[in-house]
Amino acid sequence: MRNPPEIPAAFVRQMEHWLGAEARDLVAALSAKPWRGLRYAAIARPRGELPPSLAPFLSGGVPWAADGFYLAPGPSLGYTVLHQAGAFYLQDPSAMAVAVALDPQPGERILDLCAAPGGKTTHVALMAARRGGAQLVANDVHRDRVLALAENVERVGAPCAITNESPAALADAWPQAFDAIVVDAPCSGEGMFRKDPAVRAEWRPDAPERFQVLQKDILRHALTMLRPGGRLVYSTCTLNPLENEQVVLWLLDHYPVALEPLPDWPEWRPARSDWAADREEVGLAKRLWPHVGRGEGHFVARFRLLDPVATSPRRRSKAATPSTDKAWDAWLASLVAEVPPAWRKTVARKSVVFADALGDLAVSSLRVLRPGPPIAERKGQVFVPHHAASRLLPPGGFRATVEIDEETAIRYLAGEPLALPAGHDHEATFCAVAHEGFHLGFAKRAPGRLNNLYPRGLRSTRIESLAALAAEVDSSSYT
Ligand SMILES: C[S@@+](CC[C@H](N)C(=O)[O-])C[C@H]1O[C@@H](n2cnc3c(N)ncnc32)[C@H](O)[C@@H]1O
Repeated sequence: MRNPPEIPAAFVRQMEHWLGAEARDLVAALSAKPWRGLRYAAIARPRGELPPSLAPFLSGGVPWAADGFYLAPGPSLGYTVLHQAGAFYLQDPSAMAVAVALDPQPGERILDLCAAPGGKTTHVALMAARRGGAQLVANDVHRDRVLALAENVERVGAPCAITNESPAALADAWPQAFDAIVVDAPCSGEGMFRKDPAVRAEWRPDAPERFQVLQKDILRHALTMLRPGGRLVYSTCTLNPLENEQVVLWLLDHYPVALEPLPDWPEWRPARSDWAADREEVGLAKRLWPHVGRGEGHFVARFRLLDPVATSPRRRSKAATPSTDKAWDAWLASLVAEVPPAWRKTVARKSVVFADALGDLAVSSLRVLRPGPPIAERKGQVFVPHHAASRLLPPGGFRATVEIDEETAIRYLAGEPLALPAGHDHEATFCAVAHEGFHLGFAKRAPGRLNNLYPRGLRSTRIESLAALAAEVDSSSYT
């Protein structure tokens, strides 16, 4: 096996310039093991908890994220039943600071502008769901990455719309449309050096300068989409002040924005005003340094927009109309115990019926990957539940549910049919399949068995049992 690439010497020189002797501690920390974390993620059960079967893998809570936990050194949990079921999201503990900084409020309309693969989107969605819900749009400019975003959003049941656009195109369509926007910007990724050797290999000495140009361009457009009084969270996973304090300074100098205080966690250090023309308020932004706290490198700042940046009136699209299709209404009633309010307005595109998450946002000129969570597909004259819909409702939300043990769930995720459980006398054609109260997908009733509707593209024969993985946990400390 090849050794991971060294920490780039030019990076070390740059950080010595900024940090002086402290750079040594930083470089030493970047050569140690990364901190790993996971976050409770099942949005349909926003007040739920991680099941006890995950306890052997956890080593304490992340102080700033109510749903976040450190993972003990050991195996990856990506190929487990509970991960596939969207019970949790694997996330760097420092990255959990971003949704916390945004602090989503009930009923807000929120845009995550650089959202793929979805760590912050799904965290914002969970926090919002806990507070009664928000309207969420997640965007990413890259076509391949936006598909990974959709997969993660669907896995955890985040009820958001997804677009695949440039910030400029969105800004043109959605002036002053949002109460809050997250710009988790593309960056030189220095904070990820110990977690991801590929980032070290790709880093170039001029990366901070180049990314700063891109970050300003994205922020320029983001601000025009924010209503006056709205909040903008700017974050990066890099360390260089060119992409952090100096971008903050540029925003303060060029736009009617004010920085807001963030929570005062000891592991969140004030950003350095001395790297931003000694502007004291820059210290309200926070740095999560890899050599200070238990997580990778992150930067986060929250701004309040004081005056509008764009004044053109908001364009409205025709609101989605509630379905009046009787066949659809009857089918839905046969699937769910009670139709959730968010499913009353639907949008049909090709053969898929989506819950409408765009409301009056104009989308005619935009690439919309999904206008909201998919609920069903029309196949000929009949509807079939969309796999993603299984994640949208809590236990008991579907008329029929079959709870299966882990061994059976592993076979279900590989695509095998299920035996009809003894006593399963429900007549519903479709039933949800659940493990430990988390919905995995759907099955269709057939004589003597349940046919597996878990999508072919998601099926996997690599899923491992938690008991087997627990034996690999290293209970010694990180360092
Ligand atoms: C740091 S990553 C976002 C991580 C994501 N927020 C999460 O938590 O999973 C930055 C994202 O910005 C996107 N991006 C790159 N260039 C962009 C641009 N010009 N405009 C908008 N987004 C861009 C990338 O595709 C990438 O997914």
